[in-house]
Amino acid sequence: MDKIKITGGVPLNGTIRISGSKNAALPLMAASLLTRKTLCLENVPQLADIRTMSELLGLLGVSVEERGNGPSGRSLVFRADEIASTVAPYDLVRKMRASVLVLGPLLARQGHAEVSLPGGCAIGTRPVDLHLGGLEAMGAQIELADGYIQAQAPNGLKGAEIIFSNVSVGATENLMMAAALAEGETRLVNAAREPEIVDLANCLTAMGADIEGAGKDEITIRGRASLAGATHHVIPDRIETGTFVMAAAISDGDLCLEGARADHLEKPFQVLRQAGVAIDPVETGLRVRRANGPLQGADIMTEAFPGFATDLQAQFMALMATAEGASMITETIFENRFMHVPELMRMGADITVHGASALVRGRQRLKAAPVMATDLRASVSLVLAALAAEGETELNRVYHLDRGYERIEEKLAACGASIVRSKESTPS
Ligand SMILES: CC(=O)N[C@H]1[C@@H](OP(=O)(O)OP(=O)(O)OC[C@H]2O[C@@H](n3ccc(=O)[nH]c3=O)[C@H](O)[C@@H]2O)O[C@H](CO)[C@@H](O)[C@@H]1O
Ligand SMILES: C=C(OP(=O)(O)O)C(=O)O
Repeated sequence: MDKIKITGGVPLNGTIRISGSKNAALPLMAASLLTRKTLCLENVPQLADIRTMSELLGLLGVSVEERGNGPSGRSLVFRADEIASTVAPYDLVRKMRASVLVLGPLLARQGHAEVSLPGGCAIGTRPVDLHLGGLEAMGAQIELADGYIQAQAPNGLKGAEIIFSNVSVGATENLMMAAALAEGETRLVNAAREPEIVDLANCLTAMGADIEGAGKDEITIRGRASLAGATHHVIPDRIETGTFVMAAAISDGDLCLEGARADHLEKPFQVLRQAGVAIDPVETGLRVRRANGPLQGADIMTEAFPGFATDLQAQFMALMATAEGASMITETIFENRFMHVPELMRMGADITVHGASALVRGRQRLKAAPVMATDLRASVSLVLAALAAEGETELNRVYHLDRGYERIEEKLAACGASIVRSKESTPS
């Protein structure tokens, strides 16, 4: 198991290119199941989750080919002439919950699918009832047996009005893909509005789908008998962008984030500016540094887009741990997304958790400590804390980080960070 060692106190200076979005690329890859034609995705990041999704698609009969790293980033080319299997096995689904996104496309194209129930994860129980309820409203028969979702649509999927009781990114994506090949019109009400939903809708539209309203809370999809191929450029990763904005701020550095899009981060940037971070558009992306002097405490509450993203909450907590004054951080999306708190406290952070809220009292300086990554964003919050801490922090279980951050040590080291990865020696 790899470890990362970071010696803090070095301001980051330089340029970081923002990678393609993991959370946009994963559903786009699943969309390749909807057509016999070639789907080419440009700007796909090199990440463990992308490899897992490629492996799963390969098992289902999709050929996946890599086409070099051009000016449009790395391209992956998918072709699903024939679906070889409709089973998404536990071994892959347990590694990555987004595997459940093959359910809608498989069911729409093949009329049946068996997908392992993803189960909970470190951040919460994460049920899939909204995915399943929506597919049932479209005529699917679903049973849960032996840990699997067993779904049949012997007469094909039919358009329906689906009113979500909760906003769900994954359910909106799964149902939008299923509806693109269903008979008739589907209306998704109380749909997620995240930029990744819009990116998926843009790609499906390029494949010939008829979709209106993506990015709003009501999406209408008129199903087609078949979809064509397309070439699509994946949007930049807004969570990676927000993370590096906070890396510049916590280290008191000055970074240019190439290819970053401010329009996907309006709410987080509003709060970060209030906390004393200067974020300015430049020709190639965004320039980030402290506006003037120390950071100030600011309050956030996580919400579905366009609110403050839960995927940036842990990083914001690390930042606030070094700000002047207090901050109240409230997590409303996942019931167990404070796993980074005890680890940040091991580095000297002053944090008190009351239910879904954490009161952070800023400290001038954090101190290095051995810490353990528990999930993807918790891991990167510890990297941020380590960049500002006195001494050498050792971060264990960095495989979580590799799920979502492309070449993170390389990117940070190129801007001056003292960061090295080492293989953990196996005990003799
Ligand atoms: C691969 C990907 O894109 N992952 C993102 C996606 O996850 P994911 O799509 O899994 O998250 P959802 O938007 O579905 O979850 C939001 C909330 O709805 C609940 N829920 C969801 C589905 C369901 O059937 N029933 C139900 O109750 C969840 O438990 C959670 O409390 O959106 C999350 C919320 O922005 C992000 O943190 C994840 O990084
Ligand atoms: C929670 C995340 O991913 P996933 O939904 O794949 O677990 C994330 O990207 O922060």
